[in-house]
Amino acid sequence: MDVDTSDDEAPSLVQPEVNAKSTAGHDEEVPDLVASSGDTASSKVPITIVTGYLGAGKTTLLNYILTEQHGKKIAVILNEFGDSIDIEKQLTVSDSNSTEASPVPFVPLANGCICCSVKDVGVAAIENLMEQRGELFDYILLETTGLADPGNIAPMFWLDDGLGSTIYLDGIVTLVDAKHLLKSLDEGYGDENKADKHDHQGPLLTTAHLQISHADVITVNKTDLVSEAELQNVVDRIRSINGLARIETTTKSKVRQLEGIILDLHAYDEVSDVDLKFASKGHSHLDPSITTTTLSFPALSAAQVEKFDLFLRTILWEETLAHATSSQPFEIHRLKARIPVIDGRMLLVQGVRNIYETNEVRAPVGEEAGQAKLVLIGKAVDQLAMKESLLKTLGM
Ligand SMILES: Nc1nc2c(ncn2[C@@H]2O[C@H](COP(=O)(O)OP(=O)(O)OP(=O)(O)O)[C@@H](O)[C@H]2O)c(=O)[nH]1
Ligand SMILES: [Zn+2]
Repeated sequence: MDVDTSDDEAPSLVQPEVNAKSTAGHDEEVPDLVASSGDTASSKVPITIVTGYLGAGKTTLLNYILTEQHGKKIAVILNEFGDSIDIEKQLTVSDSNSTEASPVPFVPLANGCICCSVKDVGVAAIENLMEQRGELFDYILLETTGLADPGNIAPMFWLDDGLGSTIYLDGIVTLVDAKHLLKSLDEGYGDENKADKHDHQGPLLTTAHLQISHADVITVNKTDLVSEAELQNVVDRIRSINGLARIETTTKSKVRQLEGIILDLHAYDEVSDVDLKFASKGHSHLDPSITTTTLSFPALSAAQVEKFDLFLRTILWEETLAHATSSQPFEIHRLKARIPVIDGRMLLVQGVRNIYETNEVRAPVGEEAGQAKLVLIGKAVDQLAMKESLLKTLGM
């Protein structure tokens, strides 16, 4: 899969004109302008997507979680068979010996968790699974196949939380193999789809890049196989690709805690100051394909809020820059922003590919408006041109 978001792509559900989660500005069609992070979570079951390259340690991580005493009833779903994700497709769940739809072979575990395999993932599929089981679960973990592109999977769950789904996307955890990551990034090592990833206009964009650029947490696993210096190189490279993600290091996928690292990340309903602070530390070019770019600018006036939304639509839907002197083609994979408005509002923006959502919260009383921050993770994002276009669109 490449990251082209053109209209003929498989997840047609995410076309911006129809389904964008934009609630920016004073759109009358959106009744509930103030969404607090708590709203989303109430009575809905969070789902964490676990991705990672072939053999990175995903199954090892899930096994670890399933044998730990964490007091949660977790349903683990393995997407072992299909690599293509077709959300239009009907639920097809099969056991390993049969291609016919049949009751899912759940494996119950001692700590109250269950495990099962599905062919296709999707909101309806997972809701049906949970209904079939007829029990309440606190959490769902979905392990995707090694070649899956989370940028295609995340929007299914994210879009649906607004459509009355009983599950919501909590975050994406990506495991990487400390020993092989750099090779994977540079050569598409072991990547069957390597040829597809080669964009003739630019550097190689591998599955590993896509999995890192969309991650909220990245676990660098198999630290026992590398030296400290090698590990540091891997961490630096990851940081340059995705400046927003939290980076953990593990051996045998043994994370130091589950809460906040694998579970309950709230990566799609909160945009914290801390999230953005780290990303702002620099703009590095260690990776030629994908970088994290942070734009800081003054708090907006109420009149500029609409213009900021226009800027987002232009970069995400048209993939162009208005009013910029240079404009090379670019792609945005992930976006987060905290935008103070001088009337006391705070806009929190989340984006995946060309879908974005703006929530408004009240800035804490007495707090100064402060700087606005927009963090973009993507390919060929030209920081200066982006900033020029943003400021001109805002009339600053
Ligand atoms: N040396 C070492 N081996 C590990 C570590 N973690 C996992 N492994 C081994 O690496 C292999 C792959 O681990 P899995 O957990 O199956 O990886 P996966 O990401 O689920 O693999 P696929 O589903 O095939 O993509 C297994 O043999 C694990 O035992 C680690 O930290 N160090
Ligand atoms: Zn696995």
